[in-house]
Amino acid sequence: MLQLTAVSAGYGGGTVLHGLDLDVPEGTVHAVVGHNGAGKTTLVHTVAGLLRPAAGTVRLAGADLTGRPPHRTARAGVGLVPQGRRVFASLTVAEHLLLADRGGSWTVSRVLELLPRLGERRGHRGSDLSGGEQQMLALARALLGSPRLLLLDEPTEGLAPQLARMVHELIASLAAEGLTVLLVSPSPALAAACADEVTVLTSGRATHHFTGSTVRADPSALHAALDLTAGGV
Ligand SMILES: Nc1ncnc2c1ncn2[C@@H]1O[C@H](COP(=O)(O)OP(=O)(O)OP(=O)(O)O)[C@@H](O)[C@H]1O
Repeated sequence: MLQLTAVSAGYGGGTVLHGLDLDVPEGTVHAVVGHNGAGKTTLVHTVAGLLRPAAGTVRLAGADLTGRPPHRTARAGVGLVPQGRRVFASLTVAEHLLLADRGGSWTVSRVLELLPRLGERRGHRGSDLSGGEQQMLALARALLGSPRLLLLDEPTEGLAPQLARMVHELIASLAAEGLTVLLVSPSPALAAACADEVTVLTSGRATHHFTGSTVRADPSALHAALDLTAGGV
């Protein structure tokens, strides 16, 4: 579904991603794990059209998205849940949903079935929501665009373990419905919980690959690749 070939990207002449190749088959979850500054957000922004790659190609279901602006990338089927959620403090949950509704296969009622807590909070403003609720709202907003590919930038950042587990389950259930997911996170626990494939990103290069089942059976190699002690992040 998503194919990156030799993608290099950066800012103002500085290169952050160095010739990255990535292949995410339809209906699978691919986790890119790396430390702060490894280039995870740069990768997400490059796929979402927020950053034009200096070299290489980005393809979605065969269509060349390289260098397309964000609105056209979104129209091609890429949904983004940005780092930090980016919900509007002064808008209610209901207003967020109304603005994001594109009349596609993901309707507001379908989204609320998946995320019932948002229904209970529909009259509340963004500023009144907990971190977990804001994450759900950011996910709801992306789903209302009825994407084929969902990009999740650090979806469990700042969440309590119980809420993080709920996000893991949500991601797994979306993949079970056929959605393709590319998520980036510093957390090997997130990758182990819901990824089919795991790539370790080190200073903008893909340095290690694991299958999700390998990581679930024994996360030590992933931890070693990240220079983490077992049971870390
Ligand atoms: N807008 C920008 N202008 C210049 N340099 C940037 C910009 N955004 C990121 N960088 C630099 O690019 C490198 C990779 O940043 P990026 O945000 O992609 O990393 P990350 O893996 O997502 O880390 P984090 O977990 O901190 O978000 C860092 O050195 C960062 O300082």
